[in-house]
Amino acid sequence: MGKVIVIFDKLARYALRSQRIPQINCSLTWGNHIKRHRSTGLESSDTREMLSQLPLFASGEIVKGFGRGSKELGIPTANFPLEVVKSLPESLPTGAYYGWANVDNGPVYKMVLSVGWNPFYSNKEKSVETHMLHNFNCDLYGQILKICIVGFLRPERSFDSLESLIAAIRADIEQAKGLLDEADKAKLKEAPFFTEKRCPSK
Ligand SMILES: Cc1cc2nc3c(=O)[nH]c(=O)nc-3n(C[C@H](O)[C@H](O)[C@H](O)COP(=O)(O)O)c2cc1C
Ligand SMILES: Nc1ncnc2c1ncn2[C@@H]1O[C@H](COP(=O)(O)OP(=O)(O)O)[C@@H](O)[C@H]1O
Repeated sequence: MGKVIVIFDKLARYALRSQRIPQINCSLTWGNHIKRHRSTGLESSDTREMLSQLPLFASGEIVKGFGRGSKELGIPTANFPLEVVKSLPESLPTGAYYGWANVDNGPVYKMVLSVGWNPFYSNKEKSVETHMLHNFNCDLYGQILKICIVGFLRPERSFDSLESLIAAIRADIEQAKGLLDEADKAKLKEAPFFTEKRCPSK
């Protein structure tokens, strides 16, 4: 098993280096992340298997959501269109994640990500929403968001109040900041994926 992981790891790194990633909404496994998710408390072996396959790369145009992120939460989240949401593995657990993101091949920023139905708002459609830890001072609709999902923080849940939801996301952000400074996660910021000019899925 160890050998298989190492070989897969090498192939994934080679594909990234030579920029021969077959499509942009793709996932790649880097074997050294394989043991990281024991503490999530998520029981299913499918779930653990899925999380062990992070990091996962995805990209797509930024589209409009419900407009609550900025107005109600003070935490804007850039939404992917439904086809990108559907292109992600179905077994990817719903919840809060952390990782790296950039817009139109610009600078790469730390990010937190929500995957799911936002039970606090009882959304009918699954969404994948990225909050970048950067002050853009403008909207980004129509631009291409690229993300690297590095790790899982917690399952999604409902809350008693808006304040509790905001506090939970703020805590996610603080946790993400620290985790992304760790050397093995920080190096993913340099993935060639973020600077590729061509969009292979088009
Ligand atoms: C890191 C992170 C964690 C989140 N966790 C939850 C959650 O546990 N439950 C929930 O209902 N919504 C959660 N949200 C989603 C917010 O409810 C969502 O961003 C908000 O509804 C804004 O949606 P909009 O982009 O459509 O305006 C989370 C968002 C982020 C960025
Ligand atoms: N730091 C940021 N992270 C994510 N989106 C941002 C950020 N700063 C500005 N934006 C913009 O704000 C939008 C998200 O705001 P939000 O109120 O959640 O609207 P929507 O519900 O349409 O996604 C993004 O689509 C993007 O255009």
